[in-house]
Amino acid sequence: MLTVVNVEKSYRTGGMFTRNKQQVLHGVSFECGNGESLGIIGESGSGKSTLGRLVLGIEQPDRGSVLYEGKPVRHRHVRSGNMSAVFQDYSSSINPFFTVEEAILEALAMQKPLQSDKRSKIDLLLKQVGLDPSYKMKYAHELSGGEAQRVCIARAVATEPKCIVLDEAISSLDVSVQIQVLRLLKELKEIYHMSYIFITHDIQAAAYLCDRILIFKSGKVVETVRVEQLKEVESDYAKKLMKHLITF
Ligand SMILES: Nc1ncnc2c1ncn2[C@@H]1O[C@H](COP(=O)(O)OP(=O)(O)OP(=O)(O)O)[C@@H](O)[C@H]1O
Repeated sequence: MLTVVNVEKSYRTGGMFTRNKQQVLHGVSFECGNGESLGIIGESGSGKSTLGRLVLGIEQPDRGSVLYEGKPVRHRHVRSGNMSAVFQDYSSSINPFFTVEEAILEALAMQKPLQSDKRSKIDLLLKQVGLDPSYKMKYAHELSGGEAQRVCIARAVATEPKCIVLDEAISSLDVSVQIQVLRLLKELKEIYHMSYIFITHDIQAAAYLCDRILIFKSGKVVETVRVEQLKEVESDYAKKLMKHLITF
């Protein structure tokens, strides 16, 4: 279980020597259960990515705590192997000098104990993300956007983490590819029993992938709602978001 308790975060504004600060997160608390898919939805600049970085332990909160199974994620050993991430910018997420195989091996190398048969693991991962094993020898510039993001997803699941933070992971893809990648994420969740923190501004995608959605505005949680109850949201802001939800 991932637990975020009363987290606050500010950034300095106007350069290193000023005392001005912009508070980005205000007392944010929530939980994400094992195997749960939690959407974090909100408008641009509301602090979603900042929250994602705190959850990953990449940055530290000014106040409050982020715990995985009761232990602070700021300790590398707590997050290592348990947490991973997929970001929006797939093109810069893969080292341009690495083949697909090397990019996935880099992630696998973090796994302890090391996989004895890493090459067959890479073939399996590529198949699971819908890529032919021959893609191993390709470089990032030889991949389409959708293929590159599939490689990033293969890398993120390589260590069989308990939780993946997906920060606008489908936003840069064409709509048809977005749907394929969402389907893929749903399938992988079944295979690996992971939880997802799915950060997005796309209510439609969140409704498809998530069990629960946390509605976020100006660095605060406005409302948390189960996907089945999305139509019953109470806040005006959430109601406005719901206008973009098309049900099939
Ligand atoms: N490292 C940083 N230093 C200074 N300010 C930052 C930093 N990271 C984020 N901010 C500021 O914090 C605010 C929230 O940014 P954040 O990227 O978390 O929002 P977001 O909801 O993810 O937005 P978007 O959907 O556009 O990606 C913004 O005003 C941004 O300028």
